[in-house]
Parts: sequence; structure tokens; C-alpha cells
Amino acid sequence: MDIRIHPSPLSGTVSAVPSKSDAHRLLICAALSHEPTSIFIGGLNEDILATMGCLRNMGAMIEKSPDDENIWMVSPVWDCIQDSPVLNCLESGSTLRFLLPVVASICKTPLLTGAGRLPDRPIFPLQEQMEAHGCGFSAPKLPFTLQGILKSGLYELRGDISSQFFSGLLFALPLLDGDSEIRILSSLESSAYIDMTVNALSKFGIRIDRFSGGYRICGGQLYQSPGFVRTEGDWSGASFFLTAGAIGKPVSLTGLSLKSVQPDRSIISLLQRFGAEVQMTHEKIDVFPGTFNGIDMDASEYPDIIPILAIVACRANGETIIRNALRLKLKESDRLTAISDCITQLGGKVRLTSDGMVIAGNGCLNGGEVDGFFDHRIVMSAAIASILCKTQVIIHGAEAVRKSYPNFFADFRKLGGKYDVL
Ligand SMILES: O=C(O)C1=C[C@@H](OP(=O)(O)O)[C@@H](O)[C@H](O)C1
Ligand SMILES: C=C(OP(=O)(O)O)C(=O)O
Repeated sequence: MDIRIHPSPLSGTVSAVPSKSDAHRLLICAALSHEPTSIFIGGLNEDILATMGCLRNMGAMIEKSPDDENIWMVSPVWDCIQDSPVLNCLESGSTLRFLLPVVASICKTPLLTGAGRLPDRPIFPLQEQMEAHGCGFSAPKLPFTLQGILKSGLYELRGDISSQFFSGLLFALPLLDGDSEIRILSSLESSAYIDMTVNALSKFGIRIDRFSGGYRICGGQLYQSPGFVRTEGDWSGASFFLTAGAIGKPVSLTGLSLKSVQPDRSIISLLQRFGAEVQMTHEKIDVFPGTFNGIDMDASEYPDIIPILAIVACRANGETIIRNALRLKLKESDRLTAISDCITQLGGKVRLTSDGMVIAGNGCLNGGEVDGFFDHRIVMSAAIASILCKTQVIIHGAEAVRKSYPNFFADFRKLGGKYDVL
């Protein structure tokens, strides 16, 4: 689907969509519990559906409540566990990397598969450690079958490729006989995503001990359902419209928790560093434009908001430097190449560096035709970039938004955005 946007500022209020990061975690914990759990998820997307589909095939029942279409009733996998389930992770890195160690702990010969760029996204550090702990892979990349139940023990992983390897192990290791330890080799990036996992696990009675070099996990723990849990609003999806408020006219977002541990809540302090004005209450967050100056930022803790921050940088005066961003190459697209291509096509100035990029902002962009790179965050960033453009913006492959935010263009229109589908 190609979309033509006629530039105009956005303004008004939208509600945050549910966080897929939170939903994946709550669904997995619920499926591993010994009692049913009801989960409030205020809307689905393709990645959440991928996790639901995999858990169903492992043996969980996941059904919409007859009383409320946003409540999903999850019955444990244990009631109907399958020996050889097929797990189609679609394009969801989280689904694959979270469920790999989990399914290897409880199913004998699962088959895992995926779509889009997923088979080419790295799993080798996790794979190596799983192989060293009794689990064989039929192939180095998707699709593959696993053989042999995972064993407890000492796991050693680099911390600078994906935090999702750690999250996956933290879901699985409490289920095993015997205690385990995960040691972090190298610096740990995206650490707040692991905090999100530890947080979700604690809601289900699972204890993880953090020490300076890693995590200690007692084996033989039981997931205990809290009965009902609620998925948080998504700071990552909200970052696009919060940015619209910063670079255009005021925008408000509802449904976001100020106490959330989601790393992408950093969008607020980063927009403030650029010069935006932000007012926050428990009900809503209002973002207003300001005088923007370029900043120097480290991308290692919040990789998913870097594409939209690169667009903010085009609005600023002077240079913005983005450092420690190499992990962006390992996402749904090579996001460093994709976002710099988008900025260049729209008439902005950007250059790639050895670990990120430098953007020379001058307040506005021209407009033009951009590729969405089959990547939801690139499509949404390009749509928000149109606010800075003088002429129309055509985005190819705009349907990629369904991965995390299927109603993105409906909310864009609700805020006054003007587009037609070509
Ligand atoms: O744990 C999670 O929910 C996520 C972790 C991050 O991945 P990496 O740790 O691979 O950077 C992030 O990019 C992804 O969108 C979601
Ligand atoms: C990278 C992302 O997700 P995942 O790794 O789960 O595919 C994302 O949503 O930006």
C-alpha cells in the first residue's frame, strides 16, 4: 500500500495503543501459569497475534472474553501441552527470542518458523548457549526444529546484540530442574527491556536475582497467575504522535503510565533536550513545540525511538549526533540505512558514522518519495516527517504499520493528517 500525505501539522488528542512488549510478556507468563489469567489488551497487532498463535500451538487456550472484547482469557499450556508444536513467529523478534528457550524447556521437537527479515536477524549467541545446554537446532536459521530439553546451568551471553536473548532465558530457566546463572559478557544494552521482563515475571510470582555481572535464577519455580493483568499503553507507538506535538502543533496522549519501565518513555526527556515543552499528569501528556537545537545522544538504551528522533533532528538547528546505534541494523530493516535514506529523499542532510549518524538540521524538509523498507517504525517516522515538508510525501509499503500499530493512519487522520491511498 502506497500513501500520499499532504503536509499539515497534527493537533488534538489520541490514546496510546497497547504495548506489544508488555503484551508478549504477560501472555507468556499467563500461558506458563497453573491457573487461568485474564489479560486486558486494548487492541491487537501482528506481533501480539504471533505470540498468541505460538502459545496456542504449544497448548494454551487464548479466547476473547464474552463480556469484554479487550479481555483475553488464557488457560495454561500445561492442560494440553504439545510435543511437536509449530511456532510461526511471523516477523516478531520478541516472539522468536522469548519463546525459543521456553519451548525448548517444555516441548520435545518444536518447529519454529518466521517471515520477512526475521530468519536473518541474529540468534547465534542464544543458539550457542542452548546447544551447550542440551538443545539441538536442525539448521542455523529459521525454519528449524529443536531436539532435546534445555538444561539448567551457567549461561554466558554478550549483552550488546539483543536483550531479547536474556528475556527468553529468564522466562525459561525458572521452569527447569536445578538453578541457573546468566553471565553478561560485554556491555548490556536495552537493559530496561530486561527490567520489563523481571517486572512481568514478578507479577506471576517468579523471582530473579540481579547481581552486577548477570542474573541468578532458582529452578523449579511455579508461575502463579495473579488472576487479572492489564497491558500498559505503548510508549514506543506514542513517540510518533508525541513528536508530532513537538515539531508541529500541540498534541496530547492519554493512556500512558508515568511509572512504566518501558525504555521508550525516554522520548519525553529527549524531546525536552531538543527544546520541546512537555506537561505531564496521570491523565495525559501534552507536548508543545519549542526552539529546537541539535543534541548528542546515546542510542543503546532505546533503539526503537531512534528513527523518529532522527526526524526531530531535522527540525532542530545545528547537528544532532546519534552514537552507539549499530544494533539498529538488526531490526525489521537496517534502520540506520533506512532512516538516513528517508531523510535524504525528503531533502534533509544526514551522514552515517562508524556507530550511528549525524543529522544537520535546518528546520524543515522538502518532501518526496520514500521507501518504507517493510518496517513499521520507518513508515511511521516518514509520516510524521511530512509535518516538516513543503510538498507531498509518498510512502511505499505503508501497510508495515500493522506489526505494532495497525490503526496508525486512522489516528494520524484523527489528528488532522491528510492522506490518500494510491
Ligand atoms: O524486549 C523487547 O520487548 C524489545 C527489545 C528491543 O530489542 P533488542 O534488545 O534486540 O534491542 C526492542 O528493539 C524491541 O522492539 C522490543
Ligand atoms: C524491533 C522491534 O520488534 P521485534 O524485535 O520484536 O521484532 C520493533 O518493534 O521495533
